[in-house]
Amino acid sequence: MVPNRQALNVSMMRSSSANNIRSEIRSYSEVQSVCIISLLQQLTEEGHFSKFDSRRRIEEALKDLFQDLRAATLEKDPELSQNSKSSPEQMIAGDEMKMKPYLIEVEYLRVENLRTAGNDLYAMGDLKGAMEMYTKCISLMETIPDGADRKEWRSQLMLLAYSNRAEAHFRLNFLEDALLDAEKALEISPQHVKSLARKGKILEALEHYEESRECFAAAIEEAPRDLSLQKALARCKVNYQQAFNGVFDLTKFYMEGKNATPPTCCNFVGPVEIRKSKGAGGRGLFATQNVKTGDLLMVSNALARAPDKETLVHEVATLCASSRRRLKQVYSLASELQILAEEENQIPSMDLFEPRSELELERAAGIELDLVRIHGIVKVNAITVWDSSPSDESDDKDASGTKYSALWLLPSFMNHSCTPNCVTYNPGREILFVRAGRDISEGEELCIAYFDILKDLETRQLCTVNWPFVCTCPRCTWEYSFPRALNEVRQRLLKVVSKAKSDCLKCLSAERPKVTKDLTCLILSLEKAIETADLELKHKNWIRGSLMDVYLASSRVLVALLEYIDPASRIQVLKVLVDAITALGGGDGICIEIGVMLFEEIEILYGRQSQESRIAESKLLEIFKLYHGKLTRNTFLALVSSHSQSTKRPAEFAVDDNEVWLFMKGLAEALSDVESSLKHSISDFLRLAGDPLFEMD
Ligand SMILES: C[S@@+](CC[C@H](N)C(=O)[O-])C[C@H]1O[C@@H](n2cnc3c(N)ncnc32)[C@H](O)[C@@H]1O
Repeated sequence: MVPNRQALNVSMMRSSSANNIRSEIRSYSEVQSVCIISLLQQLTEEGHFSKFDSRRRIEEALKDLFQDLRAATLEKDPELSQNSKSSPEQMIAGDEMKMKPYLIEVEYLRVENLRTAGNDLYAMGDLKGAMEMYTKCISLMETIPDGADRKEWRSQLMLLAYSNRAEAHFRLNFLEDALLDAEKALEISPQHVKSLARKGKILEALEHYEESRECFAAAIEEAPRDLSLQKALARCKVNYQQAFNGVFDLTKFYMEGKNATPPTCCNFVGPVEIRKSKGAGGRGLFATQNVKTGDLLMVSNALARAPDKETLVHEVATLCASSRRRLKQVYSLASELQILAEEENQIPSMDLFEPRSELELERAAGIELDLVRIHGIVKVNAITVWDSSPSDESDDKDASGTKYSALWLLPSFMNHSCTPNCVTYNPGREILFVRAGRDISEGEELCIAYFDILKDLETRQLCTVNWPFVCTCPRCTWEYSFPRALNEVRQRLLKVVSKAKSDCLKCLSAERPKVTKDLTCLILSLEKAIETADLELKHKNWIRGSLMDVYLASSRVLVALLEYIDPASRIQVLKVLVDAITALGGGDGICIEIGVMLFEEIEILYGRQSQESRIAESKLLEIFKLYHGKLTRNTFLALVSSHSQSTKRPAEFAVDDNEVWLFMKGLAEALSDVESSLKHSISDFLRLAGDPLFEMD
């Protein structure tokens, strides 16, 4: 009998010296030794040892062994010696009948060693190497005749090879191939716990939540005490609720405050559909039913994330190379070249993005990638994000987090608007929640803001230079109709601000209350002029949005000078800001900052139980709803307190009091100079904006 793998102990040989190998092999008969040498030679040729040990050492050991063996064989076994020439293969060929069973044993040993070599490579993190070893192991096994005495051993080996390759495929993101392997393993042994768990996990990643639950449940029947399986089964229930019912409970995350680790979330596709866009270019995303403010429209995990767009192109390409479905998803997105050539893009089926009910495997084999196309797709659709999540370990951090680029799939079909009806929220981990920013009717196009829209027309136009389009949303179209008038008002206000800066001369603390009051008056009179103008509410809010830098600069100064300002006036200013920003779609979370500030000011001024506080609370709840949906009171209060820390005195406000004071004083002086002409330009502009001739939509 040829020594089995244990006796041969190839792994021991890998680490032992050539002498150890020699003495180990000398203890076997000549025929056994021939087989072992043959095995070792083949293993060496296949490169098994090169990764673990000095290849030369093994080869030298083999050479010596072979010399020894030949001498011994010639001496002891004339029959074999007659046939023996110069290599084990030739010796084997010379006595095929006698050697055949041993040769099969050698093959079995090779198969087994390929599998263990695969395991070793896997343990070393070489997933590709491991996958290749398992593949060689499986193909070699298929060529070996099926001896009756070896049936069980054989199926055990195939089971492990398939099951392990499933894991390697899974980790390499070859999900479809991983699933096929797990299924092959389960054909051999339907109750194999590891393979059931692996299949469950692969199906989970492929968004087949129902089947994934079945696999974990079957695995638990075999191993009822396995805690990881129980955890996985519990996760399946959550997955199902998230992916099919859009129920996401982030309470724990919100309650834990700023440093909490974001939870994992499934993709969810709500009442949305890709259709041809009427307003913007190409396709867009549309509501398939009426939705209310704060309703969840979709949740999307980024396909890939990278520190910069170039790296992202390669990440995306690697993912596409491993899955035909992913390639189809990515290729359905618009590319820069297509947009520039004004090529009509197809409307992809929503099935491509929805969690699946039918299992259709589309393997990656033979995929040819067009890197130029992927580059163009990333250029148009990738988003640069700041991540401040604590789990991120990158060194490239500053106070506000890490900058990275990411590509989302379905959200990439949303066009931009400077008056968006949807709000996005990213809790971290590249998960994007998209909610209705206001009530939306069935058939309405869903738009988000690609950049900060609390800016004037000119600045917004500059923001789109990175995209191949000029925004023609209703707000831009309206503002185009009086290109100079609004800008003139804004320029005048900004002139006041910059003159104030240069006029900062001396500081008399007795004058502080007056100057702060002047600034409050400026904002309130600007607001009064807008409020009383004969304009639609949406137009008033668009004007406020375009003058937001003036509002914000002033409100920041007011916050920095808390002790000098009349709280009732400050509350009035903050209310104006909150209403305008909410109407403009939330503005990158700044609405929450100011909303929390307002809520706390009102509580301090009027008391927690006051009517004013209750109104402010329900207003703030409405703002939170845009980002987080409906909240319990406890979660609401936790969120208020986590935002409160950041709004009390944010870095931008933490300027030297004296400096702020000087700025304020200069502002007041400058203001009195230009006050009357400023008033004129505001009223001129408002008259112009209210002229029915300029009503565009
Ligand atoms: C992320 S894609 C949005 C989906 C795209 N419309 C499509 O057909 O796949 C971004 C591209 O859509 C177009 N786009 C987005 N918002 C637009 C807008 N407000 N006006 C005109 N084109 C817009 C531009 O071509 C832009 O480069």
